Amino acid sequence: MTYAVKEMFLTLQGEGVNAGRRAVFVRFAGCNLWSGREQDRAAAVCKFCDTDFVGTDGVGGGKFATADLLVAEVAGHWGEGRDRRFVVLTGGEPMLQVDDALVDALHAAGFEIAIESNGTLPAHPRLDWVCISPKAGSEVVQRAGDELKLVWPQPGSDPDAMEGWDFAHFLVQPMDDARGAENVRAAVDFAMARPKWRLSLQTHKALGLR
Ligand SMILES: C[S@@+](CC[C@H](N)C(=O)[O-])C[C@H]1O[C@@H](n2cnc3c(N)ncnc32)[C@H](O)[C@@H]1O
Ligand SMILES: Nc1nc2[nH]cc(C(=O)O)c2c(=O)[nH]1
Ligand code: SF4
Ligand SMILES: [Mg+2]
Repeated sequence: MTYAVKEMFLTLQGEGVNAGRRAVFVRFAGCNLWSGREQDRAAAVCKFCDTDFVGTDGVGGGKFATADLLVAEVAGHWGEGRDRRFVVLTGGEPMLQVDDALVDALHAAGFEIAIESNGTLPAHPRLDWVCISPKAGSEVVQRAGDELKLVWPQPGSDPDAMEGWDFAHFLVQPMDDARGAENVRAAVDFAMARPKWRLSLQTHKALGLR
């Protein structure tokens, strides 16, 4: 299996319960809910994506012919030390590419593995941290995991139904678009009205991190 990676970088996890944790990010190319082309955005299932995941031309990106070649690059980004190694698999939609060989090779290299997924494909069973972010108009099949992160406001999504899903943490994250502070207010109001949920902010953007 050849893995197509848009970019790879060492940073702090900006979002969710693991915010602030040192992590290597692997951004896989491609998504099943949007082509990534601006001319297709309005007709896509997912219309609010803040990420360029097209191609393999980003910093640290490329095509990796084997899991071991990809993991060697991840370990290189982490640097010295085997303690608390942490990798976040994102995209694009990582579950289009994550397989047994990659999960086993990352574990063998000492990494704890987190994923950021839209939940329309089953998450790999041996991941250490599963974050699912549902998109209105898509069918979420992965209804269990560590955190559910709902981008808000999202007309057509059903938070009441999501509360019945099997997640350890429920998070609401303001949609980053032209409405800016209005969306932050809506997410704050959401968390104030629903004690099961807590606010997640995209701290990397505020801090100027990748
Ligand atoms: C770019 S996505 C990649 C992973 C996967 N495709 C997904 O959607 O979960 C990473 C995270 O960013 C969130 N996200 C994308 N666009 C956003 C935006 N405009 N504002 C806030 N969060 C956004 C997604 O919901 C997801 O939790
Ligand atoms: N620092 C940082 N944290 C993140 N958490 C989720 C991200 C993503 O795009 O999946 C992301 C990202 O792109 N950068
Ligand atoms: S599902 Fe994730 S990667 Fe795909 S378009 Fe939506 S936010 Fe972007
Ligand atoms: Mg991001």
